[in-house]
Amino acid sequence: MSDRVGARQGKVTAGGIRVRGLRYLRERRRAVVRLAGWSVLETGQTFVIGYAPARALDAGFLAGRAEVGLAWLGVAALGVVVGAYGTGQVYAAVAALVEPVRDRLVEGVVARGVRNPDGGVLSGLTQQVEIARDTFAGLVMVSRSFVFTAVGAFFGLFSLAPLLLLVVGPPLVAGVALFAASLRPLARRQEAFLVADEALAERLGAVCPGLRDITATGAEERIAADTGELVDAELRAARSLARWGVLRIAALAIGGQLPVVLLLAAAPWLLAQGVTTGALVGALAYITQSLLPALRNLVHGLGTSGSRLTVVLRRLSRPHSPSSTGPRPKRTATGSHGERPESALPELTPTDPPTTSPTPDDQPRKALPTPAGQGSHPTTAQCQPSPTDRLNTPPTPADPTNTPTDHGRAHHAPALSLASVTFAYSSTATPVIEDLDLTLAPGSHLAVVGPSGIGKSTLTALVAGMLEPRHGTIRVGGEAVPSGGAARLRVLIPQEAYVFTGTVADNLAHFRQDPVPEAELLAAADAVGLRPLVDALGGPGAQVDPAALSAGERQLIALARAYLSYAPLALLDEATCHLDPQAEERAERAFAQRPGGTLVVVAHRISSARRADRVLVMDGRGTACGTHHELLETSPLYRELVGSWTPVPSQPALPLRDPDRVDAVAGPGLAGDGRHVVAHGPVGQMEAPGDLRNGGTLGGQG
Ligand SMILES: Nc1ncnc2c1ncn2[C@@H]1O[C@H](COP(=O)(O)OP(=O)(O)OP(=O)(O)O)[C@@H](O)[C@H]1O
Repeated sequence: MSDRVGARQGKVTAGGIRVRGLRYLRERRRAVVRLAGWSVLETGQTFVIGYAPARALDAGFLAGRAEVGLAWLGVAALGVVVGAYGTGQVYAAVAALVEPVRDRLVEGVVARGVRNPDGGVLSGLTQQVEIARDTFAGLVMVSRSFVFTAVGAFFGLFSLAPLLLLVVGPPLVAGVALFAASLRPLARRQEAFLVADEALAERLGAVCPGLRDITATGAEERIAADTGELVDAELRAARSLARWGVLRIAALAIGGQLPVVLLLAAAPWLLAQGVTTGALVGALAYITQSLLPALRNLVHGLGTSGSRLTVVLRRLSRPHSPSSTGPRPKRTATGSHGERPESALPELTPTDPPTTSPTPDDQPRKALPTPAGQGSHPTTAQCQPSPTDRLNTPPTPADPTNTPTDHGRAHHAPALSLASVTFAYSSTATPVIEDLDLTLAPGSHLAVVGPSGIGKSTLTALVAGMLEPRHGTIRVGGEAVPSGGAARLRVLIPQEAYVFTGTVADNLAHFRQDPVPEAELLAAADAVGLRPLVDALGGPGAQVDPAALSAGERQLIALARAYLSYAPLALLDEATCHLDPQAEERAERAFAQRPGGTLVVVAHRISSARRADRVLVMDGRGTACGTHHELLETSPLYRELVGSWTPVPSQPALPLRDPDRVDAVAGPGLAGDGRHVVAHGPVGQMEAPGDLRNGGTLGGQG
């Protein structure tokens, strides 16, 4: 069936499937006959279910012949046993009918998979083959069962008293007719619902991995609007389906439950016409034990599975497209260096300059709150600008307000201000950040340090608008966070850099809607230390293969991209952890020197903290802010961190090639124990085994 189905790609209709289904059954006449043969037992069982109790009453118990009554009940029990055997044989016969469908579908799918070797597509399609097989088997079972049960029951009713057919027959026929009439419109609505549901699932599959990016780029409203349309469409489809679903319930009530009412209401009349009590009980048994369950199965089975089968077969016979295989969003690369999931990311408009660095599409690091109790580091700090902070000083260069390199935007608001900010990952969790005040003047450079898990990344996520504080306010350049306005003013560069397939220029200019001159691209590359890689790749027009780049090279690309953005506030959340100290210094200095640019760095090396104007030492309630020297005097934790950052000469066996990068979390006793060694290599090369990324640095690794 499916090979021919495949030939008519895209033209599979419910009618077409029915025609081909009938042809398929004709081709398998023997299997159909065998199935019908075994189903006759079901007819016999149904017949006995009503007839035997009727005779047990009339000829047995009511006639004072208990042994006859018991004998008829024995017949009924035997009927059930024989019927059960028949049902077992029916399953085998159904398999003979259904499995060839599956085999043909699989053949078609595998053939397509070989031509287009995408494992995900193949597995998606084979999954749908299984659905098609199961659904088809279910359909055969319920329709077959209804037909044979109805025949058995009608035959039994007729045998007991033909008058019973007058009472039971019309409502049953009316119910079945109503169901049959509703089948087609219902199937259409069912299909519309499935399509809407899949469209939404596909959309969410694309959007969810990019949530961090979406928040970071301030595109929530647009994505919410787009996705909201699909939600509304699904809602409309669901409502329409529900309305038509009422008909199904009505069919069931008319065909299956009305006969019971009519039978009871007509009992006096039937008895007056000579119908026996036993016959009435038998008729009740036919309705409640056989007809009603069979009709219910038919209504639910055919109503749901029929349209489901149509959709799946249509899907299987459609020309290959990733979206046709289920909720897997289109993604052309994997891992942290994956390509951008196109549909998940907003296209940013020139009036809404993009400002942030996307995060890895498949690593929503700490994106979702986890159960209460985690993150129990209350943070209380007052970190106001020092007299040396350039609060209210105009950005440099002179009046850059409307230039593409306007990182200062000449407003007089602090670059960043947090007022009494408290945040916890759930309503019952202890706050990670508590009552934090922090103000940074434009142009300042802050390093954030603290033990692993203290809340450094949480702080950057709050500033980036990816998390919302429980209390307090956050403003970037005077604009409240989260808001579209604030989103334009900050760029977050996370630890796992994000590079997509495209040219170097595409990657670097990703946050700019205006054309970026090549000279500006190269200047940015020069500034952050990316230029050798750009040259090695073949210039700005060269294609980038994210998988071929090292983690450090990807970080450099992300840094240059952020450097080129218009956002005055740059948040580097361990964004240089894959670079060697020299490369890190160069990149950080570049950001610190952006005209009017403000820099917040989650530091993982002492050198990084020393370069900053001020350091925020996160330490729960003991959080402190000051210059490096001030904190050495006043903060025991900072002294401890600095101490643990310093190599311990008594451990010479494994030289610390990156002496200021040691595990602060391990504590002074473990500092410099030789486990925390980073091997220098070319910029962007991965550290040697035993590096700090897993052992935890002062910044931790998030
Ligand atoms: N999504 C989350 N749900 C619940 N708790 C979280 C979540 N993300 C982080 N936390 C918890 O919040 C606390 C602060 O985490 P955060 O990542 O901000 O610390 P950090 O200082 O950046 O750590 P590191 O240096 O290791 O990256 C930790 O206790 C962490 O377990």
